[in-house]
Amino acid sequence: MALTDFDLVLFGGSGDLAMRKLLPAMFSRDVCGDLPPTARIVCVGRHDNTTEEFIETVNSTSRPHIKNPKVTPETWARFTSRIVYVSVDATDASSYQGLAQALRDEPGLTRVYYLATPPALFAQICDNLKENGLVTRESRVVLEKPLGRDLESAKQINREVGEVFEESQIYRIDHYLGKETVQNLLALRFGNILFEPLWRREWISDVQITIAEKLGVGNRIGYYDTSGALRDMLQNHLLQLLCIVAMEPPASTAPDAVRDAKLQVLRSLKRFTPTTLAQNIVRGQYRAGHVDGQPVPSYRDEPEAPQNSRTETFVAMKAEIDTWRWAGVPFYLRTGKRMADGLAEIVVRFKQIPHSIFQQPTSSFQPNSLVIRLQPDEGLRMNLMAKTPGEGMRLKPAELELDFRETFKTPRMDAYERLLLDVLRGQLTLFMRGDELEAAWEWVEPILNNWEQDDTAPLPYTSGTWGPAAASALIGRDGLQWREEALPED
Ligand SMILES: NC(=O)C1=CN([C@@H]2O[C@H](COP(=O)(O)OP(=O)(O)OC[C@H]3O[C@@H](n4cnc5c(N)ncnc54)[C@H](OP(=O)(O)O)[C@@H]3O)[C@@H](O)[C@H]2O)C=CC1
Ligand SMILES: O=C1O[C@H](COP(=O)(O)O)[C@@H](O)[C@H](O)[C@H]1O
Repeated sequence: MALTDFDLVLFGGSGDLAMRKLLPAMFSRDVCGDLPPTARIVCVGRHDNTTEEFIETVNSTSRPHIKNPKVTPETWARFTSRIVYVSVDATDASSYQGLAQALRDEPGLTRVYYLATPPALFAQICDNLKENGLVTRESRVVLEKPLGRDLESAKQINREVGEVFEESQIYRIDHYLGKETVQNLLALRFGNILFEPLWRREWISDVQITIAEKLGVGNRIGYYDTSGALRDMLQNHLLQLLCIVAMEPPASTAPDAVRDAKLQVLRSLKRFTPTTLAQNIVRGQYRAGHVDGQPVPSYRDEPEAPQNSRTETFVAMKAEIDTWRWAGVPFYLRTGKRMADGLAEIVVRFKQIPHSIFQQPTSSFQPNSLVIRLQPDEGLRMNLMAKTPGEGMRLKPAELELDFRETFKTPRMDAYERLLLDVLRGQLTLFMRGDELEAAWEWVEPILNNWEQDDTAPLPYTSGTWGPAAASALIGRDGLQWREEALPED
């Protein structure tokens, strides 16, 4: 569907996210020919720069992040000619005049306000836009994470933004939903007859969802140390992945059909009590070690990190969903920084065969599993048992692999590219609804409260490993292993 002409207003247009992700994403869509010729990107910051000065900054700060081979002096010049810079102090209603003058007021023009600023500014920005008459029925607002730090603050964001924008105008970003494989998971589950009959407690033994990073906190310690892995990754990205795996088939891909189905999962997650929480959740913090052979410091020795920080950089948990489909099926969730590898994957393990008809015991059969790889190499892998060639009947594990890059040679889209296009098209399916956001926080809140009252520190783990040994023990208690632990040694 072709885009109609638009003004995309980036509050935080001078910030790190805009420079590293948002502007490069818009560039890629521009060189693909998706942007209407007169579409514009209005970048907002407090500094009193001219557009020309700002474009100089974009040249030096954003352009190096563009991986697209189509970046040439011509394509870059065309892209930057779309950029307009406006100086606004988001907290000062009178400073919005410059923005009002920069925006076009034409019938049929899409206007999107992307709030890539600290969330404490969301309410003020919305109020000031309204006070300056800049919110029309056609306007849309995009909210970047963090969308709250607990249930109360998430409700506050929903309430305050909701006083200015209708729910149908609000796009809450979770960039994991923009990843290609997440949408492929929808295709796998609901575009094939094969899986749905098996996608339930009778046939699935457990599900593992891992997002592991080699990176540390980088220069985001100020934010990260007040957040931690539970708020930064699990409450949003991991729970969204869990929802897509576990949801009932929606009637269509219409936004509310999908969002209702995800909400149902969030509301069916078994609540933790102080006892079950202690048994089923492991938190860790990285210590000095080696990642890719390079020495890396301890979390507490990162620049500006508090020496006594108790912020978790790793969390692993066993979650359960109280529904007929999933009762008794453990969902193991895990995320961490400075881990042994950088990957995101979902592993759906099926049950063991009930009886072996071959000359080998049932225990020698590796249960089937489906590995859904989000990154780095996107694809699907189905693990099966197959006969080894030759005489006799000996079965061994084998793999059926679908590598998305190899199979579909079309260029891939970065998550932000897809999500920005969806916003500009008015397509809400891949964005969280307000009640979903609150349901996720509601489930996470008892964990946060418990940790706040508990003065024990997270378990230390060496950088470059898979986290504290207790994470292996957590899954080991159920007679299982994390996928990389179960893989044969090279
Ligand atoms: N960086 C990342 O990778 C990610 C960031 N986010 C979130 O996005 C948001 C922005 O992050 P990031 O870009 O890293 O942060 P930065 O600190 O790099 O940028 C903050 C931006 O907000 C603007 N800003 C701050 N206060 C005001 C104000 N009063 N009026 C107008 N503009 C203001 C700054 O403009 P100026 O200083 O020019 O006035 C700047 O453009 C944060 O909430 C962050 O958590 C989410 C996911 C990833
Ligand atoms: O939202 C966030 O995600 C990134 C990881 O995203 P990815 O797409 O690179 O896997 C994480 O590093 C960051 O801490 C978090 O805020």
